[in-house]
Amino acid sequence: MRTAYNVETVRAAERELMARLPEGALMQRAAAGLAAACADLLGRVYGRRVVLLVGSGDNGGDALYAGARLARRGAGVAAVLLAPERAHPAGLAALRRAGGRAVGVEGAERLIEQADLLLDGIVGIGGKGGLRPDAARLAEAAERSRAAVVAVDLPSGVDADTGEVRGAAVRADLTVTLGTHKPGLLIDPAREYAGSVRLVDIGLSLPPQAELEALQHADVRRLLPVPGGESDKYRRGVVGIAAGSARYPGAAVLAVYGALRGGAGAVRYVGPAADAVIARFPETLVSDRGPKHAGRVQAWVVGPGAGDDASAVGEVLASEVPVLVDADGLRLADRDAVRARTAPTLMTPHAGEAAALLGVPREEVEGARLASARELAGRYGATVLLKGSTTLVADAGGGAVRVNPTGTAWLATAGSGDVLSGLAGSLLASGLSALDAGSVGAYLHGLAGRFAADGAPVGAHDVAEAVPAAWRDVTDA
Ligand SMILES: NC(=O)C1=CN([C@@H]2O[C@H](COP(=O)(O)OP(=O)(O)OC[C@H]3O[C@@H](n4cnc5c(N)ncnc54)[C@H](O)[C@@H]3O)[C@@H](O)[C@H]2O)[C@@H](O)CC1
Ligand SMILES: [K+]
Repeated sequence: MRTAYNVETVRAAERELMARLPEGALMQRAAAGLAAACADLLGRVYGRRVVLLVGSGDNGGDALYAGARLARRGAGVAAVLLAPERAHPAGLAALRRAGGRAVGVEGAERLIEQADLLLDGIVGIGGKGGLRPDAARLAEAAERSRAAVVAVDLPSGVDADTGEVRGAAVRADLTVTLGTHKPGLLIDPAREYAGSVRLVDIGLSLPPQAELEALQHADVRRLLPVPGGESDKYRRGVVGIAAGSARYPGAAVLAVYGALRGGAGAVRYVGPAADAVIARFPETLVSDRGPKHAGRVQAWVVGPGAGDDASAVGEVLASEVPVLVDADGLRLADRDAVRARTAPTLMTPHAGEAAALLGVPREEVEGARLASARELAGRYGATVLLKGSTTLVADAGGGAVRVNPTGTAWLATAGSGDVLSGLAGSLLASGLSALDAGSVGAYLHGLAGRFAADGAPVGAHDVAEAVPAAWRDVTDA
């Protein structure tokens, strides 16, 4: 499991560790890790032009000490100081002793343009609000430069805790994050600014509960349902799909497709698209009598392509099994009915649907995804899976939010959400908690999207088709 902690927790862990170590020891650990990452990126250090962008806090101090290490290995190192009188004094002295030089912001453009590598130490976890104008100018110059850009701890200008980006921010090729990942490095829009992320262990002891968790193959492998010798189709779980309409029969087909590949022993379909479903998937159990009379299921999926069928949504919400609500179902679900449920509810909105439920503009949800997912989960007393390039899954009771690391932009294709609903619903029926079903479903779906796309456009049915390959990739690893 990859974990991320917010700034307050990082600060507390740092204080505790610094009290036990000689002064400056932590910064030296950080600088050593940074210099090693820069050296790896450069291949050869000797003779390379390295420019440090240095703010007045410890983030700048890290950059100066790392620069000193690179200078000792023969790089030509120049530090651009945003506030020369407030730059980390010991770091600056170390850089000078190693043969590096320091300049002010005037004339920085040319240096930045000619650099092989830029080390962004403008601001780290001490950043407040958008970058100040002189810092923003450096970030923009860095973006124009052909140099590789390495961010110290975080790309300057992104919010460490929320992933929000207000105004200019440094776009890094690599972010060397210190002690732990920060939530912003894993959530869009900030994640896109971070490039690849390398964690340097500086010895922090962090509490068991993180702010954010990202599942890895090994975690997913542990969570995936595996049929035992005693299993039959009912023990493996039956998932009910109440989806599709005369207008949108395809949504039903795709949700069933996802469900058939999600581990449940059988898929029951209820709704007006039964003919289309049976024609494509003869193994589906179909019924036209509405969810209440459809027979036993261990979980329901309701909503994809449902049009205005509020009664199916109401019947499903009144059931006592776990329920996944998606698409039209989100609009039709009565909030009190969701709150009154005793079995788990998993809601799966994209940003537009979440914005409608929260009564805010879509951009507000996209800019503050973590807060939006938590808020929605709290309001509905449900688990919320907020879809997007970094899908988040938040439980109502707080706890760590899961962020999905496998997403790909190719998944932004019509019907892809219907496949995810079926897949996650199937995992719910197999007995996973709403948080696990949502995050494991998103993980497999993202991986399947990558496999199916392989760098080219795909349709939603290709994604469903690739789910078994994703499953095998996880279990064989
Ligand atoms: N505390 C520790 O033990 C360690 C801290 N480390 C480094 O220290 C950093 C945190 O250092 P600080 O607490 O000094 O804070 P930062 O260096 O992240 O930021 C504070 C400085 O940035 C300026 N600033 C804040 N918002 C700004 C904005 N919007 N635009 C431009 N400038 C802005 C402030 O005026 C202040 O000078 C970490 O990110 C990490 O890089 C590492 O050395 C590891 C150990
Ligand atoms: K930085």
